[in-house]
Amino acid sequence: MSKFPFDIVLFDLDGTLVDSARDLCPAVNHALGTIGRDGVSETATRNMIGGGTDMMLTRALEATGGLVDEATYKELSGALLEFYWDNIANNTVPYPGCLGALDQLAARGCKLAVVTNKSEKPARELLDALEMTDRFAAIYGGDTLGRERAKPKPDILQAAIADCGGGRAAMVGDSTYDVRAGKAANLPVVTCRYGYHDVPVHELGGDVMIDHFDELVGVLEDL
Ligand SMILES: O=C(O)COP(=O)(O)O
Ligand SMILES: [Mg+2]
Repeated sequence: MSKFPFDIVLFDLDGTLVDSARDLCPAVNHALGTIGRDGVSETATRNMIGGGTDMMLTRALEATGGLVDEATYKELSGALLEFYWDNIANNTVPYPGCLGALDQLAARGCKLAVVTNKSEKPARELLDALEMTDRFAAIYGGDTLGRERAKPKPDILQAAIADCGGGRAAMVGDSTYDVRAGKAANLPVVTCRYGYHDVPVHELGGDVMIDHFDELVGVLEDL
């Protein structure tokens, strides 16, 4: 077997490794309910994920009657996070084929890392609950280096690569935050059609798109 072309594969979390809208949507709707707003559908929520929890809440507010004053926003953000932490892995599951693909990459000697715009604490809690933490050599959240350095900045990608010992890396994600961060770090980017998109899927960019995790190893081999 010829040497695998990547030493490190970086993964976005929500909409890439795990289908977490199933638990994020009820958390958003819980927060909206505290100010008497109707909820948003899970389908609508999917397009609001990718820029971190605050971005998701802002988009949900815009979709249900408009933004609120800062004090109310803070309360809503707190209510959302508290509900989410209590229900973080009720329905969230790794996407079909995810664990098998991670196994295959590890068998090829790749180091794996998570680079998410979710805050690090809930990201780690979710990965722990799904018994996935040990698979990753590095886990960076959107707040790990400070929110201003979250994706689409390349910083958490570069930090994860350094933690993995450096080498040739690729980025796998589902939103323009991932594509822009990957490009800013000069990495090839694989996008996931099944994930959560902040723009129409054909506008995502990236180098290659997969429909299912079973395609990932082959696609990386050909990049
Ligand atoms: O929490 C979010 O909105 C996004 O998280 P992600 O970067 O793992 O997609
Ligand atoms: Mg994502």
